[in-house]
Amino acid sequence: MSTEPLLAVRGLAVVIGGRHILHGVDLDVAPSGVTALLGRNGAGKTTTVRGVLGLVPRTGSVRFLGEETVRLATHALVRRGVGYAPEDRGIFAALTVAENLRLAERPGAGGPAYGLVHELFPELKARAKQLAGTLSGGQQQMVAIGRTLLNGNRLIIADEPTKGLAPKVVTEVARVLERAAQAVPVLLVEQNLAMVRRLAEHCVVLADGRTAHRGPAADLLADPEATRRLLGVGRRADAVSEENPMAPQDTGTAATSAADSGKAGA
Ligand SMILES: Nc1ncnc2c1ncn2[C@@H]1O[C@H](COP(=O)(O)OP(=O)(O)OP(=O)(O)O)[C@@H](O)[C@H]1O
Repeated sequence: MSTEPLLAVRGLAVVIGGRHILHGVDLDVAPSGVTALLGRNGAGKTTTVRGVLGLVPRTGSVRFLGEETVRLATHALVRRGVGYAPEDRGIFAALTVAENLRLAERPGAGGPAYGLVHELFPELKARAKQLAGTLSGGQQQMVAIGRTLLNGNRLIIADEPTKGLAPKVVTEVARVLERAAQAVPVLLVEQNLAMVRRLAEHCVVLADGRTAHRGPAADLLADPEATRRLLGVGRRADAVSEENPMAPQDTGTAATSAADSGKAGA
């Protein structure tokens, strides 16, 4: 398998309304599995994702599948195989599950991959006629992630899929992403470090609009000094038991989700 990054971002800079939000973000997304994008609130994670997608004006280099895409419009990058599950999920509440999926279809060889989506998420087939607005948070995330799998995408970007969800639902979303990542590599913006520990092999940490750290996720989570310095987490972030694989998510910050979980020892 190729070891070349699927996505290679170098020197990504974003200025909005005269304010420099990103000053030079470097990140690589591995060609398989989950790469986590971490950082404290306001570090620039969502802006990085939006910069990669061309949803905000950006400079620097964004190479996808070995080709420079920084001058491409968003729709052109998406057509090259990027699926995006935004922070607010982008679900149409008044439409059914099936209609939400249908809206995401793109013309292309082979047609939409409903086989894959329904194999990974049988619940979406069972609930095809249900209005999406009546789904649980975890089920809505299935729709959001399922949509990104419909079109043979080569990369999925999921922005804080667990934000605001109850601990039980966080576990459900972890399973959803785990299944999705078996099919397509994922760039996961996440504050819940138990999610990161469970899912991610690699991580990139932002601080003040810059890349502050890159490396194996397990190494970062096992290093109390680094997690404190980079993420504001006071204790070991990787002490999550097998019986309760997901630490409870508190107020949504990295510091609370790991350190206040009661599972964080050492
Ligand atoms: N459209 C905008 N106009 C002005 N400032 C913005 C805009 N979007 C983001 N910012 C600012 O840029 C900084 C980075 O925001 P961003 O949402 O990228 O951070 P984040 O790491 O995703 O944070 P969070 O974890 O809270 O979602 C913040 O200070 C934010 O207020």
